[in-house]
Amino acid sequence: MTITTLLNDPALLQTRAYIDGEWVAGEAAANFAVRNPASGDSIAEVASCNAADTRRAIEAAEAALPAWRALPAKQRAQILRRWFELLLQHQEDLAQILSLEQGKPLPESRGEIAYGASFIEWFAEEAKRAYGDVIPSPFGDRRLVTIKQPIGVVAAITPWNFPNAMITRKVGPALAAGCTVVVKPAAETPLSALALAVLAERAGVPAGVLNIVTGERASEIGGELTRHPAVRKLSFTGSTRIGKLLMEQCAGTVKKLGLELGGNAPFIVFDDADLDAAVQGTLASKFRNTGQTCVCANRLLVQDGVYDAFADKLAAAVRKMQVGAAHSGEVQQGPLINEKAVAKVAEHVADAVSQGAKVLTGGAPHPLGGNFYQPTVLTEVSEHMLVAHEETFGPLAPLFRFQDEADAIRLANATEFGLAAYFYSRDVGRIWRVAEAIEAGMVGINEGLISTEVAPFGGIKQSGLGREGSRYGLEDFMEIKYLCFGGLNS
Ligand SMILES: NC(=O)C1=CN([C@@H]2O[C@H](COP(=O)(O)OP(=O)(O)OC[C@H]3O[C@@H](n4cnc5c(N)ncnc54)[C@H](OP(=O)(O)O)[C@@H]3O)[C@@H](O)[C@H]2O)C=CC1
Ligand SMILES: O=C(O)CCCC(=O)O
Repeated sequence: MTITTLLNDPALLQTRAYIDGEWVAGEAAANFAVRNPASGDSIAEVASCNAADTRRAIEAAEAALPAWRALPAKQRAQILRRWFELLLQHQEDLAQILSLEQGKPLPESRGEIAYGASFIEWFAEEAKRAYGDVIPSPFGDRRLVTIKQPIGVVAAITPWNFPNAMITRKVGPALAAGCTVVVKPAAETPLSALALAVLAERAGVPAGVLNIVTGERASEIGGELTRHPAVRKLSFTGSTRIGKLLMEQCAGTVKKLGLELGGNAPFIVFDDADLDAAVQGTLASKFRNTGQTCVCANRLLVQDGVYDAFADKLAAAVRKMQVGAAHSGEVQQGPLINEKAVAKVAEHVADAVSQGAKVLTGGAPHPLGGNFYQPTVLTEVSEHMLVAHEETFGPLAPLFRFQDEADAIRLANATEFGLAAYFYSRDVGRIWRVAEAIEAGMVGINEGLISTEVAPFGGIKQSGLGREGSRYGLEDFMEIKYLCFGGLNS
């Protein structure tokens, strides 16, 4: 099966970078292989860009900025709306490309395409609502007003786990605000980014407004994006380690930063929870994208009174999950992205077991081999184990035991991360207390799936800076300018 035979519109498969409205091979004319994580087979050879290509993309974005920024917001919104419609028209093809290069099951890929498109629709609407303020003046002879203006050229560096939606969540608000963008997609998943650009071009996004710099020389491309003075904002989703590095690199030119970094989400099940609902919430939160999301439950904290019952119910549900390649039929769990990801899950399991954790189900590589790992539930997990402190980013549900509410909050907050948290309870007083006490940017209460384009996505502590999606997501790509009108009495 070749990728083009899977597609109704084979033109969506692009392998060259997209700079200034042209599909280009890159200065060095070098390529890198994109592999199917389920089989290791090469799917396509994609242009490997260098610093000079990145500079050209930034200069194209800089040149395109004045005209794009000057368009009335309504006109930008019309172009974005066309892009949104094209994304949905090509949902199946985009999902096929996504599953092949990223590995997630096809229903999840279709869901990601719809989710990704929702950011374009949402920000097409929000573009028209970037209101300023009139500030009641304390001076009789002056009037004080604020206006919002696009920040300028934006660099977006995106991860492989959501190769479509993490781009649209950044590019949607940036273009809506009047910014132009250079995207560097993850080396594992450039094809989804390029397919997005094909449809942006068809929707009428002008040359230079959206540029895609593909490549495996991340530090070289990232070095140029963070050094170049024309880039006024860097929006990054990925690991905390690289986020910190990029933050340092941006200091030299004082760029605005949007950072969506790692998480270590607690998922708390109190004695008074609806256990069946909590199991369903765990499946949704922990095992979405085979455990590879930054908002995945990383630590399941379960109260002593329901610990054994919850563990049994969860293990029974996890045993039923089908594992396999996206194109091999009805599967709920795909491969992990690469060998390194498999090794990390195996390391967390081995460390926990060596310190007394018990394997309730899974606990080993999957018989399919390669990048497949069995969905796993561990019990008797404790605070000293690796999994308590590091993001596993894989299909491992470790169950910690706690005694009371104070204990649960202490454990939940015992991490330098603060992205998502979840808890299940039916006591309304407890719900408010815990929601307020928990240190996270997003909290799911009796709900395991919290992401939507209309709500602010982002973290506190070392999970990042800024918010994406929602009305706040547009503000992150705009500057507030204060205008003081004097001389009213002359
Ligand atoms: N918050 C989230 O959603 C994500 C979190 N993670 C976490 O990070 C761990 C490691 O995943 P990994 O893919 O290595 O994450 P990275 O942070 O390395 O990758 C994310 C993006 O940053 C790019 N990048 C890497 N190094 C640099 C650099 N020096 N300068 C500029 N850009 C750079 C990558 O490019 P390239 O692909 O070319 O290396 C990719 O586009 C995961 O196990 C998980 O814990 C990972 C992905 C997403
Ligand atoms: O892992 C991420 O960074 C993206 C999470 C996907 C989402 O829920 O929006």
